[in-house]
Amino acid sequence: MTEPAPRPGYPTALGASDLKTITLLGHDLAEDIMGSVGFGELAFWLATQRRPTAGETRVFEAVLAALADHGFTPTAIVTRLTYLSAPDSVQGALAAGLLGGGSRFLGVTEDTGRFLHDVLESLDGALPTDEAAWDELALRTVRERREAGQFVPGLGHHVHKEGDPRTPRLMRIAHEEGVFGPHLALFAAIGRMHPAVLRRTLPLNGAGVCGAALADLGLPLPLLRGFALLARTAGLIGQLAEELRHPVAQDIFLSVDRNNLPVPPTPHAAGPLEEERREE
Ligand SMILES: CC(C)(COP(=O)(O)OP(=O)(O)OC[C@H]1O[C@@H](n2cnc3c(N)ncnc32)[C@H](O)[C@@H]1OP(=O)(O)O)[C@@H](O)C(=O)NCCC(=O)NCCSC(=O)C[C@@](O)(CC(=O)O)C(=O)O
Repeated sequence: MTEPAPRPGYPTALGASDLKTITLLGHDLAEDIMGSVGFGELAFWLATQRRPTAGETRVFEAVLAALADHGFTPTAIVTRLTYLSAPDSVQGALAAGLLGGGSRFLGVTEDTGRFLHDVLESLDGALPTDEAAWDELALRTVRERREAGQFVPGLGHHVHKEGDPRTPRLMRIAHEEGVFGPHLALFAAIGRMHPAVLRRTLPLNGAGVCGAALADLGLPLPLLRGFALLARTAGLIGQLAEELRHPVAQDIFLSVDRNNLPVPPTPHAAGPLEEERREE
């Protein structure tokens, strides 16, 4: 007689349900979590499978607030335009906006967290212990980045040329909650030292400081973009809610369409710009 095949097992500590109950992270969802645990706290808990402290929750939720919306950014414009074209697909409009979270805007949250983490990981000895040592490390880091012909993630902003208000505020909150760690320390030092290398003063931007703070909170680096997208999803829902009440997408569309400037075709030839783009 043949043995019955072993029953497959798919381990999960997340949601599970039977006829009458739903458990999440080992707790009764309806009784222990709904009405007791805030959404930000739950998002942290789901990603780490440990309940955050009140201080960690405050920093995490400050990050979500910082990244929720920044006006007519590419993500917001794309969401509104996609909704104009496909009002039957809210999910399509949200997804279209979220797809724009990349290395120039929004996705920089993860790029910065990973970048800072890689620098810290590459250190032979212990972490710097005073500001002068952090500054020395930052100087070296920016110099290497420049020599490699790469931008420093988290540096620069299309609007906040004189400083992004989110950056000092998040650093202050992290200090207050005792979670200002090495990623934020290195990021702050880059803010102090980059002018000596780049010969210009650029702001430490909101997306970057959020990445540094999330890395200091110990959240998984490969998921940092996910938290930026979680925050932006709320913002994009706000953009769509406003679009329903005070539409602008049609004007954006017509403004571009009515102002198109016909020019003669330019035959394609691979040039330095194209090479540069390939490298990005
Ligand atoms: C952000 C921006 C595209 C700005 O461009 P801009 O062209 O306006 O920069 P400019 O000030 O004109 O640059 C002056 C000179 O500095 C040089 N330069 C600039 N940045 C430099 C740098 N990092 N390393 C070395 N050099 C640099 C540049 O090459 C130029 O050199 P040169 O040509 O010789 O004069 C640019 O910085 C950049 O790519 N940064 C790195 C990626 C980054 O951190 N992105 C996050 C942006 S925030 C965000 O994502 C949140 C969000 O925005 C998103 C949303 O909602 O979607 C929101 O707020 O929520």
